Amino acid sequence: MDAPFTIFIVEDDPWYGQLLHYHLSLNPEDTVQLWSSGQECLDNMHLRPDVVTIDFSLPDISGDKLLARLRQRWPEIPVIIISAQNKITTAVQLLKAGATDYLVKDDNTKDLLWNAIQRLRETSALREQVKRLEDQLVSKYDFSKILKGHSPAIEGLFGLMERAALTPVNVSITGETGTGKELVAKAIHMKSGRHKKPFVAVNMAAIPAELLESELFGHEKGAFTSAVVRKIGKFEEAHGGTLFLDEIGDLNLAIQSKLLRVLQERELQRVGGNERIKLDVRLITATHKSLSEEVRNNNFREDLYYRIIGLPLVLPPLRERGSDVLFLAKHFVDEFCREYQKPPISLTIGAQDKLQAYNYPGNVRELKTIIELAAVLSNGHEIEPADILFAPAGREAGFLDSERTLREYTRTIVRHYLSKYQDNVPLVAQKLDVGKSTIYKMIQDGEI
Ligand SMILES: Nc1ncnc2c1ncn2[C@@H]1O[C@H](COP(=O)(O)OP(=O)(O)OP(=O)(O)O)[C@@H](O)[C@H]1O
Repeated sequence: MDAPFTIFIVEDDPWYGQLLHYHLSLNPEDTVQLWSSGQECLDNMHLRPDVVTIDFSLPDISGDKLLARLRQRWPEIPVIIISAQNKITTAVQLLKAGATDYLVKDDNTKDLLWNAIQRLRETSALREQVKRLEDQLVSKYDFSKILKGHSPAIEGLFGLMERAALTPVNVSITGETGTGKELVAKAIHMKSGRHKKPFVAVNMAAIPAELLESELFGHEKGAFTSAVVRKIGKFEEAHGGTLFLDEIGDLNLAIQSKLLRVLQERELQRVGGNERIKLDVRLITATHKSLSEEVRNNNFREDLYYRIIGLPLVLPPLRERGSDVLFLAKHFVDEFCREYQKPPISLTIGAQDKLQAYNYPGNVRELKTIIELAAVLSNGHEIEPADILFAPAGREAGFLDSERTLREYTRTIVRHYLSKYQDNVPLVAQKLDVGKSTIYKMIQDGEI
């Protein structure tokens, strides 16, 4: 059922006022109040009407002035103007000034008013529904529901994330690959006042250096040979929301200077453009490197470091999170069973011991992959130690017998996948469930 409305009618002609009052009162749910002057209406605004209809020619204040006062103090309350004048310019001016509707006094007015109020009722019901859904979405981003773990390191992180969500401070996240840096950044965004605006993630290591500037700041048509159309950069895409710059430690010094200037001036110019565009972006950065060490080694600008460091969050590697390994493993098994509609699968004690003894260089991402594979290989009831394989290529005969370092094994696996998938890095990253940046970095460093 529609929510009841409180409706104010401001009309100095008693006969016409009574007519509208009678007609709108036909909906017994609504409360309709008739005021004969603008002042009377203003004096009673504490009754919080859901809509105000005003006659354009009132004795004490003109309709446009009353509209302006109402819009200024109560911008959320819709105002409908009723006027004897049928002048389009007046109507346009009042609508521009924020009136919701403009009705001309004639025989149909009461019906048009009824319909206009009905439309407002529908809009208000929809707005309520959107708000309810948004509230649900924010509460869904209860950190402990998203970031699984009970270790002191993770529980300590929730408090800091809460503070980060409630203030506009920049946040910098450090942690090895797969520790959940992007998950943390997104959770902070979703719990912040910016959650209705975009969350834009950019992986610096995945973008070739020569494209980075235009990727971040955009470019104008013709800025360079291949700039055939204007392109909006990631900063502009994230306007009003959050920009997550992943692998910030991999930025070259030239881009670092440009980024610093943009952050200092809080405005940017697209490549090849003159227009200065104001920025409203919360910045969250992440890196697997120690940025302070990069500063000491002159690889990272000290002034940029101090600008982005804000609230530093450290995500410990999985091997330092104690019993979180098993907690996460169980969570991923349950998730797998839910997703594929399978009956619950448990972990035998042997499997649990095996999982806890491993050191997870790929952290939570790697554990997730191991568990999904184990669930597939299991008998459907419980996961045994034999179902747990620590490297995708571990099943190849003789592969593990060669006694290489983990780095060498990793290289061999990545090389194998790259040749199998014709050097399609995003696809290989997806197959191996690692960040694309990991592979780009290996290529950049000449490891592959
Ligand atoms: N505490 C956690 N609880 C549940 N899932 C997690 C947790 N931490 C990480 N994950 C999952 O692990 C995977 C990797 O997480 P994410 O991409 O956030 O890591 P990252 O540190 O940003 O990695 P990279 O540095 O390689 O980009 C994702 O599937 C994510 O959902």
